[in-house]
Amino acid sequence: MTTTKTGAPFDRASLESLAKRRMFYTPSFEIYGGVSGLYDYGPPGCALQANVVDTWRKHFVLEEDMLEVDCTMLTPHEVLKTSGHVDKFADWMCKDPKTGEIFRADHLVEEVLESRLKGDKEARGQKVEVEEEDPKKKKKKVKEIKAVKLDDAVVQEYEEILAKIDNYDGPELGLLMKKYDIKNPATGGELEPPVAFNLMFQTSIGPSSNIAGYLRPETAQGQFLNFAKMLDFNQQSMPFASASIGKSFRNEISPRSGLLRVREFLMAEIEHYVDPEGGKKHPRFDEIKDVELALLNREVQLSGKTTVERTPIGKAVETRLVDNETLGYFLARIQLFMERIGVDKTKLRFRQHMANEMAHYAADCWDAELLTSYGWIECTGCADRSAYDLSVHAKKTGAPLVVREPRKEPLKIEEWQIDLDKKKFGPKFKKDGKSVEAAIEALTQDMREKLSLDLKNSGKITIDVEGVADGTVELDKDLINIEKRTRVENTREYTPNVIEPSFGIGRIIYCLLEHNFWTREGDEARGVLSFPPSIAPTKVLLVPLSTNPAFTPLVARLSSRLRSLGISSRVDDSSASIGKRYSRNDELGTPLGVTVDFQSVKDNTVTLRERDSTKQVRASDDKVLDAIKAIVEGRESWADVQKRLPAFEGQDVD
Ligand SMILES: Nc1ncnc2c1ncn2[C@@H]1O[C@H](COP(=O)(O)OP(=O)(O)OP(=O)(O)O)[C@@H](O)[C@H]1O
Repeated sequence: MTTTKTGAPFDRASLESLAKRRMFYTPSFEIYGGVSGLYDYGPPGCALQANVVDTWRKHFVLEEDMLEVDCTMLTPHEVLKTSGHVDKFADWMCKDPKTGEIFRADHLVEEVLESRLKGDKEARGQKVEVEEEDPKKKKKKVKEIKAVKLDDAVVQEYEEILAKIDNYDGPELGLLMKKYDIKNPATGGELEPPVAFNLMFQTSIGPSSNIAGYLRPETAQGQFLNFAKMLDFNQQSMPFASASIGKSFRNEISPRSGLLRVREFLMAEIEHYVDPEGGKKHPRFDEIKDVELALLNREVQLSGKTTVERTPIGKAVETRLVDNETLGYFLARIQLFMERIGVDKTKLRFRQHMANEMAHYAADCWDAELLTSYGWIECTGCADRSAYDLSVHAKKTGAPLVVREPRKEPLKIEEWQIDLDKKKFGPKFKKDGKSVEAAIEALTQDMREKLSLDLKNSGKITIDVEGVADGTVELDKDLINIEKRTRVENTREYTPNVIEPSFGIGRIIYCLLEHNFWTREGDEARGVLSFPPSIAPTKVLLVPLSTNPAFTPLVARLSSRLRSLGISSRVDDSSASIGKRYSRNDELGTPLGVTVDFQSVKDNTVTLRERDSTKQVRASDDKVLDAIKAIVEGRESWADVQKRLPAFEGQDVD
C-alpha cells in the first residue's frame, strides 16, 4: 500500500476523480465510447506537461549543450527493418478462441499469480488489498481473489516468477501458463499458446501506397540517422549528445492503468555518443559522484529482494555495479531531474535489466522506476545501446556513421594483406567476380595467415563464397598473393557507443500526480496537489474578497503585472467563499494565492497564501509580486519569504 506525504493511505479513487473533475486528462473520443489507451490532456494537464518538458530541456539540453532535433514520426519500413523493430519489437499475446478476448501473456501470468498470492494471504488471515471493481468502466478484472491457502513451496515459486516476470519469452510464458493452469480469468476458458504481436502501427506513405511505413515507436531512430550531420554540426568533436521530444506510438495489447500504458505518448530521449575505448568516461562525472541512488541490480532481483541500500554513484561505478561512468552519470542526472520536478525520492529506484529482458539492441540497461499504487513503474529507461544502431544503419546504407580522429601517434599495424591480379581475376570469375572479391575481403587475419601457408605449400587455395555454384572457388598463386606487411594509420575511425536515457513524459506526469496528492483533513477532506512552484500548472490564484466591484481594478492590475512577469495566474471572482475558492485551486496544485480585500483598496497591500501550510503574509503589492517571482524562479522558499514579510492572521481563508 502506498501512502501520501502525511502518512495516510493513498486513495487512488479520489485522485482519479480529481484528475477528471479538474480536467488534467480525459479519455479521447469519450462521447463516441472512447478507444482504450488514448487520452487527451485538459488545460492543467497541458500546462503541467509543458512545465515538465521545459524543466527537462533546461536540465538536460541546456545544461549539457545537447543538440536537439525534431524528426518525423512517419518512418519508412526499411529503417525499422534495419533497426530490428520489424522483427523484434513485439509482446506476447494469447487468445481465448471461444470469446475472442486477447491477453498480454506476461501481464496475465503476473495478475493471476498475484491474485493467488493475495488469496493465500487471506486464507492465512493476513490483511489483503483488493482493487475495486468499476462496473461503469467494464474493466476486465482477475476474479481469483479466493481465500485459498497455497503450499509454502508454491508461494516461493510464485514470488520468484513475479520477481523476474519481465524476463520470460513467449514459449516460457506458455509453459508457465500450462504448469500453473492459467486460463481466461473471467470464463475459465483455455487460452491459445502465446504468439508474438508487433507493437508498431503500420501505414503506407503516399497516394499509390507504395512506401510501407510505421508510426515511430521511439524517437531514437531519427536521431541516429542524423548522426553524421550532427557530428559535423559539432565540429567533429566527441563526446556529444542529441535529444528529441515528440510523440511515439505503440499498439499495446492491453492498455491499462490510465496514463501508464497508452498507445500514443510523449517521449523525451537523449542519445549520448561516447568513444567505446577508455572505459566510457564522462567529463562531468565528478560533479555527481556523491549522489546516492537506490540500485536494484541483477543479483538482488534474483535473490527475490526488492529493497536496497542507497549507494553513491561514484562507488557503484568503481565496483562495476554500474558498468561505466557515462551510464552512471545519466542515472544520477535522471534522479536529480525527478527530484527537481517533484517526484518523491523515497519512491524512486533504479532496476537493472536481466540479461534476457534487455531490448534487442542493449548492452546494459537500468530503469528508473517510481512507486505508485500500481506498484513500481518504469518511467525512464537508461540503456547502453552499444554501437548497434549506428552500425546496422551504416551497413545497410553504406553511409559512414563513424567518427574519424587524427591519431596523436601514427599507429603501425602488422597485418596479412591480399593482392589480386585484377587482369586475370575478372576474366576468370566473370559475373561471380564481385562475390568472390567480397568473400576475400571478409577473410579474418587468422584465415589469411592459414591460407598464406596453403598457398605456399600447394600453390593454390580454396575459399567459401556465397552465391556461386558449389559454394567454393579455387584460386592459384598467379591470381592471389598473401603477405604480412606493416600499415601505418594516421586516422582513427570508430563507431561511437550510445547511452540512451529515454523518458515517458505521460508516465512521469501520472507518478507526479500520485506522489504530490494528499488530503487535508477538515470539516470535509480536501485534495491537494503539492507540485513544486516551477511545475505547477498555474502559479498564482487571485481572489477578491467578494464580488464587490471596488476590487476589480486592483485584481486586473495584479493580473496584468503577473502576465508581464511571465507568471501564470487565474482570477477566481466567483461568489464562493474564499476558503472554497482556495481549496478548488489546491486541487489544481496552485502554490500561491493573493487575496484583495478592503484594506488593499486603501493601501495597496495584499495577502499572499501558501498552498501546503495555508499560512499567509501581508505586504504591499510590489513586495508580494517580488516574493512570488522569487518563489516561482526557485530563488527563495516560502520559509525565506515568511522571514522577511509580516505574517497575516486576519482572515481565515480555509
Ligand atoms: N505504452 C506506453 N505508455 C506510456 N509510456 C510508455 C509506454 N511504453 C513506453 N513508455 C515510456 O517510454 C519509456 C522508454 O520506453 P521503453 O521502450 O524503454 O519502454 P518499455 O521497456 O517497452 O516499457 P514497458 O516494458 O513498460 O512496456 C518508458 O520508460 C516509459 O516511460
